[in-house]
Amino acid sequence: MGIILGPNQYGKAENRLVVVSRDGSVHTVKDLTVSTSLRGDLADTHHTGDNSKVLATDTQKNTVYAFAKQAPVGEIEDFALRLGRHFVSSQEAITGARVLVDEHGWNRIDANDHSFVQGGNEKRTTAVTVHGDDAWVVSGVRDLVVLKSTGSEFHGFPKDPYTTLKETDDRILATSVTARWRYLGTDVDWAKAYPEIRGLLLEAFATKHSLSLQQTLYTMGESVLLARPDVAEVRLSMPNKHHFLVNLSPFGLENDNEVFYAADRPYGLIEGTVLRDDAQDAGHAWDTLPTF
Ligand SMILES: O=c1[nH]c(=O)c2[nH]c(=O)[nH]c2[nH]1
Repeated sequence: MGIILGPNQYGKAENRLVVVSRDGSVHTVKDLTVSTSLRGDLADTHHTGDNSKVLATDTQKNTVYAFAKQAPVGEIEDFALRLGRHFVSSQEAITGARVLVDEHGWNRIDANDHSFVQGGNEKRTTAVTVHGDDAWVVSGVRDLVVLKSTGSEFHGFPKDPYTTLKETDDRILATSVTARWRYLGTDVDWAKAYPEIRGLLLEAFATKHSLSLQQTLYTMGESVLLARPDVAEVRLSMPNKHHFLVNLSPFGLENDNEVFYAADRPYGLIEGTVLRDDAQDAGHAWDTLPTF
């Protein structure tokens, strides 16, 4: 009885690619998760560790990012076909390629041409506390994912021996907003309040020229309090969903703020409360809720 190598494939899974294209001030965002797998004459590496036919998964990843720059990504089917055909035609040992692409949809925020809200996953929330004759309502939104492709800077931070972050005057700002707001009473048109407050949060995110996510957070809370006298306090938790510029110079390509690696973790976590200075007694409103 012998032992043989059965079907096998290898590649780089879940490359997080974000491409910003610009038509004047109108930005378009393509947000993709791309996985590549190659098949072919790959017995040697499995049996002896001879890698002469193994196009490195790191190279496959680089190809995804370089291809995103070299021609418009277009439809994901076209992009996947371009990649798959490239691997098969350029590597003699590679006879097959499988390319999986998920596209994450973004809808425009009406306020401008470069701010977007992700479709799909957000949740409206509420937490009601009744204590004797008193009642408190804390409502909110969770997983409201937003991105702006310009209008965000970050600089002027301290440089200590461990600082490597570069200053930037134009970056992608993206976050998944968890917001909770405490109402002063219970005589509220709940059906109208939610879309209005959600809209205020989105508009503030889109229109505030951001010098830090902290500043954006404060402005978002403030805009709710300015427009809604029945809200006493807004608590926000906003992960900074970092988008790093991909270095395309090894491939002779310039990255003009177009091709980004959307990192998953770690992420900055920016949290804060914005409240009326005369409304600090929240009773039992926040009992059992997280601080932010
Ligand atoms: O908006 C930001 N706030 C920070 O505190 C921070 N820290 C960091 O590395 N990047 C950013 N961005």
